[in-house]
Amino acid sequence: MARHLITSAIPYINGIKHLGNLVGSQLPADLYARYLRGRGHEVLYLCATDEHGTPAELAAAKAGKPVDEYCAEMWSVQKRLSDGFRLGFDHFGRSSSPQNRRLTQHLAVRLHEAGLIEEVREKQVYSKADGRFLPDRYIEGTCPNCGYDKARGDQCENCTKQLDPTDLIAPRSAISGATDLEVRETRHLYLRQSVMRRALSDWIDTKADWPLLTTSIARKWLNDGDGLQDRGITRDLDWGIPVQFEGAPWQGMEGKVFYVWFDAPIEYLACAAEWAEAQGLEAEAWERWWRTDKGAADVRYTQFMGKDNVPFHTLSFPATLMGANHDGTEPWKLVDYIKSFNYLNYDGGQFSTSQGRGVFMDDALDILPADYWRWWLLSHAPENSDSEFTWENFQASVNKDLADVLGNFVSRVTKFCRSKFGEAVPEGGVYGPQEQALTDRLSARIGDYEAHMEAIEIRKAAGALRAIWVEGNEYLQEAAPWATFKEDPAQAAAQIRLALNLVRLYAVLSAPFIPDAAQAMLTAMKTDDTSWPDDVPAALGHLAPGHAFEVPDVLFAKITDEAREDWQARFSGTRG
Ligand SMILES: Nc1ncnc2c1ncn2[C@@H]1O[C@H](COP(=O)(O)OP(=O)(O)OP(=O)(O)O)[C@@H](O)[C@H]1O
Ligand SMILES: [Zn+2]
Repeated sequence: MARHLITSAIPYINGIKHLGNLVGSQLPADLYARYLRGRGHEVLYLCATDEHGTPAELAAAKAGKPVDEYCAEMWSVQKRLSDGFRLGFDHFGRSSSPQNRRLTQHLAVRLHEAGLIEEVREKQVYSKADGRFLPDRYIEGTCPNCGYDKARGDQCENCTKQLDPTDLIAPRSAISGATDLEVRETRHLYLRQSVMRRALSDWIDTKADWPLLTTSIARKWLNDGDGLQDRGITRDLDWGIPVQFEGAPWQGMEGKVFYVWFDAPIEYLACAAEWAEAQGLEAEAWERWWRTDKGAADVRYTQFMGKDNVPFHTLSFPATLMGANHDGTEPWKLVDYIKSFNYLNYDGGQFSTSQGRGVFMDDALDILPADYWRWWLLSHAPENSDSEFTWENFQASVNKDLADVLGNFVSRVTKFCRSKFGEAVPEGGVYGPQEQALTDRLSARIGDYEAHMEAIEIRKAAGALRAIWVEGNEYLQEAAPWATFKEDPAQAAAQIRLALNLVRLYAVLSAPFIPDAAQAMLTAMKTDDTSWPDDVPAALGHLAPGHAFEVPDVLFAKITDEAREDWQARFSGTRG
């Protein structure tokens, strides 16, 4: 048994997440966590909402609510939707937690002691019309790199380049649209990432097994232009973690808060602390996941995220943790593997939260159960390139893989048994060469499935699982128990006994992808034994003759053309 810490990029608080967000972070992390738990490992899977920063302030203002109230409400909404998608976090925390405040302030002090924080006088855009500085997303304009006209003050969404507000061409206030902006001087803390460049580069060089997408983005940032740049970690805002020095004011930083990108990844640590507190455990309980001197040396830590989050996770956050251990007294656990994703696009364009384009988690659950979405999203995960959601493709995959292959198998086997032998596993007959050949093929395919899951090759794992389902249908076709029954009922009983055992086996193997259907299969088989089929022949004899079962309701209904057209029309525009 190994110990696995898993985190997914923490979803931003300012709205309901779309299917792109889901498949780019939380859903694959959940798949992996479920798989590892299924194999008997100790897993801590953490996620939280990312609550600080300008977009939260803007969204709260738009909703006419105080920002803390707005965040608390949106946390509940996101929690309910992640439960709806069966995301099995051990804890769903909040980056505005007291734990994160304490850890963020603490790590900043450690970085300061290490000489890795510098105070910089800088020019910031001030809006007289709004009576405030306009950091990050409070300001919009044209990207100097690619010419995109809706680039934000912190990053261009189009080309992913990180920006400073003063880089923008033709800037305007995102609050009022005002263009009478002026540049004023203010002071901010900078994380001296440039000093850490060598250490980070050496560390990335040890990660030969990481996805190319992850390391190529990291290397680009390390080496492009003048190399890795220092990064401002404070902002002139009200909403955020106050910049303080061991509880006392940080001289010159009064009234400032940490930049959201500094405190958000620290929430991964804080979330473990929140989890321990919620469980009524001592501090050691979370430190044994995060401090290599306190029990975390044997932890394997895997992070999941979309490509735009990679620079922060490969460089800024490791720089924070490495820097905080400058004297060797705070050895924080560094990530072992970063699984990153390209983008999922929507029907010929991009998903967009700000424009309300695409399918969002609440709408998705209104129209179909979670498993339908989970299966499609995971089996089409944007791993090696961007991928696209189309309603035709969604309909085709659901109908073929889930309804025709898996659902149909379960239905045929259970109904046939009920009509010929009754609702219990039939006795008689023995497994012969056909069953032996099937067992051998399944053993090989399960081996493939495990290998892909362990490598977090999600599309390949989905393909291997589908192939395992197909084996069942092909076996039924070949063995034809309905024909066998006429000549040799005992042999037909053996065939059906094997097929009923396959239903339990499928439930166990499929649970990481489609947990509700897996549970329905187990319930139908009247078993709660979810032991992994390490020994396939034994697993196929698991349900003994006489073991009662029941015919389940339809596991997956097909999507009709009318329904597809209806949804296609309903989700073609933008939502208000
Ligand atoms: N279309 C997409 N496909 C895959 N992953 C995505 C997509 N859009 C965002 N992500 C990822 O989703 C995760 C959560 O994102 P977050 O809540 O911060 O929203 P975001 O990146 O601001 O997206 P948006 O701008 O669409 O709201 C991040 O890891 C991000 O990289
Ligand atoms: Zn750009």
